[in-house]
Amino acid sequence: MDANVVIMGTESVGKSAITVRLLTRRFIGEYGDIESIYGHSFGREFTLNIWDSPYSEDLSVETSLFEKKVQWADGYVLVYSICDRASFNSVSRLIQTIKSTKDYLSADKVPIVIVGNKRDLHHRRTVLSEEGRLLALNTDCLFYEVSAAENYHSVLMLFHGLLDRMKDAKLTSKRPLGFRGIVKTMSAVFARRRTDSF
Ligand SMILES: Nc1nc2c(ncn2[C@@H]2O[C@H](COP(=O)(O)OP(=O)(O)OP(=O)(O)O)[C@@H](O)[C@H]2O)c(=O)[nH]1
Repeated sequence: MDANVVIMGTESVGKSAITVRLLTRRFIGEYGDIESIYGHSFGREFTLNIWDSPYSEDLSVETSLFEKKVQWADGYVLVYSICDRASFNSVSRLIQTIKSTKDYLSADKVPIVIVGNKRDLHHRRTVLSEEGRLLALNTDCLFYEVSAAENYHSVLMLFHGLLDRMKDAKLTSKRPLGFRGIVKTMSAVFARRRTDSF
């Protein structure tokens, strides 16, 4: 079985760092502007297609690409930095938008994980753990605080949490666009490709 996951959040919150940490177990520091979908297996029976993209103002609103992304995904990883209050506020708005876009599901069933990243930078913290936890409670989402820089295990845990939610929601058969279809769409929109692979 496979499922699609999209990583979202504002600029420099660590979306690529989290993705690369999951895929390679490593933290490499700088990631560049990479738009890509990666496949990652969890055991023998489950593969996640993970779409990581650099933040762009164009995607911050309900553009058609944003909507395609939301429709394509079965699960969502919404990342903010614990040092960046604006990024936390943006996650809160994203949750509402995703839930209203995925209108064929009951809103509380949409598998969403809220991730407070950069936990290692506690001396610069501006968003309390409790705020993240409360947001998750009020919106029926999961919540994790992680440090992509320091820790692989917490990153792995957040994907396992999402996987469990997706299994519960049994969403994988309702996908409007197949994997190949979305890759084509991405190529057309961005007119650029990456060849790196992990
Ligand atoms: N201290 C610390 N720095 C981090 C952590 N995660 C990412 N960073 C740094 O934050 C910066 C942005 O990380 P990216 O992974 O590129 O962030 P992004 O959200 O993909 O950014 P965009 O592509 O601009 O949307 C880089 O300099 C990373 O090294 C973390 O857990 N702790």
